[in-house]
Amino acid sequence: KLVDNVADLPSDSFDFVVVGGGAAGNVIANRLSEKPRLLRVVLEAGISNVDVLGAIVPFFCSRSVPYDWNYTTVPQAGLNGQIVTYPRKYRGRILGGSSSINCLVYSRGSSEDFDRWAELSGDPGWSWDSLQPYIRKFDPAVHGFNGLLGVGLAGYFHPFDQRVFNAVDELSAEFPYNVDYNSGTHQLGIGWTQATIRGGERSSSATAYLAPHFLQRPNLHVLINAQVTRVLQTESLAFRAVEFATDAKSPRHRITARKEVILSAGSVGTPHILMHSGIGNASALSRVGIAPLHDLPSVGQNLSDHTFLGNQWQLREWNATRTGPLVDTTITQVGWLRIPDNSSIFQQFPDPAAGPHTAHYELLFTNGLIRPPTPPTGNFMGIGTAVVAPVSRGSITLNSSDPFASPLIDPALLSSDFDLFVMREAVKSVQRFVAARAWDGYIIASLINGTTDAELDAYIRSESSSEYHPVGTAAMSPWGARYGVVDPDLRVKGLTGLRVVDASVLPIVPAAHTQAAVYIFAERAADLIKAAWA
Ligand SMILES: Cc1cc2nc3c(=O)[nH]c(=O)nc-3n(C[C@H](O)[C@H](O)[C@H](O)COP(=O)(O)OP(=O)(O)OC[C@H]3O[C@@H](n4cnc5c(N)ncnc54)[C@H](O)[C@@H]3O)c2cc1C
Repeated sequence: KLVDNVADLPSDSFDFVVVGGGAAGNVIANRLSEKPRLLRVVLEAGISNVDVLGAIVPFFCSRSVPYDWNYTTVPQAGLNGQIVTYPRKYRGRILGGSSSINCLVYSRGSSEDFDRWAELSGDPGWSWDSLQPYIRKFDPAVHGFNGLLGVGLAGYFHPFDQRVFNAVDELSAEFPYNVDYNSGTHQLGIGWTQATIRGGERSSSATAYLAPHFLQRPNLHVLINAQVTRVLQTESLAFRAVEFATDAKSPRHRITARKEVILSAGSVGTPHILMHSGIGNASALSRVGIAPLHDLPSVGQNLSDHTFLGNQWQLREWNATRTGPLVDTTITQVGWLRIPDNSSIFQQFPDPAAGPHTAHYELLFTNGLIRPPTPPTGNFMGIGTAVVAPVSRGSITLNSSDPFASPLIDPALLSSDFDLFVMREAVKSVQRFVAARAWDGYIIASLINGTTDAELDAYIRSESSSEYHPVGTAAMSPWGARYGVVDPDLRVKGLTGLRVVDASVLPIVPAAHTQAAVYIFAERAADLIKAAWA
């Protein structure tokens, strides 16, 4: 049952309490409620997704939305000190979380990304091969048909698409066609976007995992407009209670979990809650007036994100036949590419990609403007470039003991010379792509400002932002490791009753948009939790 008033909950004690109804949280809620005896509640700070047009029509992902967390980053040195629009519509404050507002691109990354996570956590259960039962829940060779989440291909054909593939045909040595970049073993090349869309509508964790028939389960309760401020210590090393409120001025409520609290508040929300609960770097917490209860210095550190740059071109004509395009996301094709193995940058840096078959950068093709400001007239196309094997690492920290104050978000975009090098190479590669004959008579002017490396670097630093793919702020590490936040079973290190299941546990961002990995991790995590309480 979905309720927005705490008085409508049947109890203040549940078997499981899930914090955050986003991509991961709703998978956990759905899968755990398959066991009728166990009572669970999801506490979600945001609103319901039902009848919210912006969260239904795929194309509207290009709009900024009023139901966001309204966060801003700290000034980014790598972006000329700018405070980028990292969170303009970042972290959906709505049921489904970011899966209700994201750009719907469904990309798993390469098998090497998953195998690296298995190695970093010391648990082979997180490898590509071991996760196949969960991966194929979505998609029979590499895709299944019985998953709850809808994943499909474009439902509307733009003439623009034909030009992209004509250019791919023409320049296939550098930009090969890839029929399915989600196969795991063959990520590289350009192909049709696979997107979380079913029947022309967005498929999110809310529409898929909290569909009305699931919400009718008597043991599943979802409370919206409930922002969790802290998890509370219930015994010496156990955290099995949560405190929450509608907003800063409302009374705080408390709910306890007989078995576990599962934090699924995302890469910003989860470390934010942990630190306000006294779980984090003890001296940093003391400095802002929070009593440290469990010293875990890695909380909020190791933020790994993709830098994004919207490259644009002005076009000669506008396509008059554009009925039906709202059924697609704004990104019609994506490409996954590597810089050459003999690039000079490898004299300074070891290759940060998960392996030799994993991309360094991504291309995102858009039939229209990618970023503001919108010029008064003219027709445009864009090819976004993103650094998807970044070296830069940032953090989430606090400068206030008020849980309703925003945390300090520092994705440290382009703080590594490797990332700048890759972005520059990516921009040069899209310039070669649009030089194909396929674009003759179509493009009037490039809006990329610069030709020399120094000019391109200035353009990159002034125009880049985040691709909104932060991970790693509550990263998993091997059992017994003195770093990391959660063990490979995703329980918070050194504590009982508290687990994290969301993007924050991924130790390194995959060379992919992050929702697929989050859904896959959440599916396995649900089985780990069920097994622990069988
Ligand atoms: C604008 C944007 C575009 C994106 N585009 C894509 C894309 O095209 N493809 C892709 O694969 N990925 C994309 N992503 C990333 C992807 O959506 C996320 O990686 C994924 O949703 C993360 O899942 P999560 O469960 O960790 O967090 P989320 O899905 O963000 O869920 C966290 C939930 O917790 C809630 N919450 C947070 N704090 C609290 C609290 N204190 N109390 C209660 N509830 C709380 C939030 O409201 C939210 O509902 C995009 C993200 C954004 C923001």
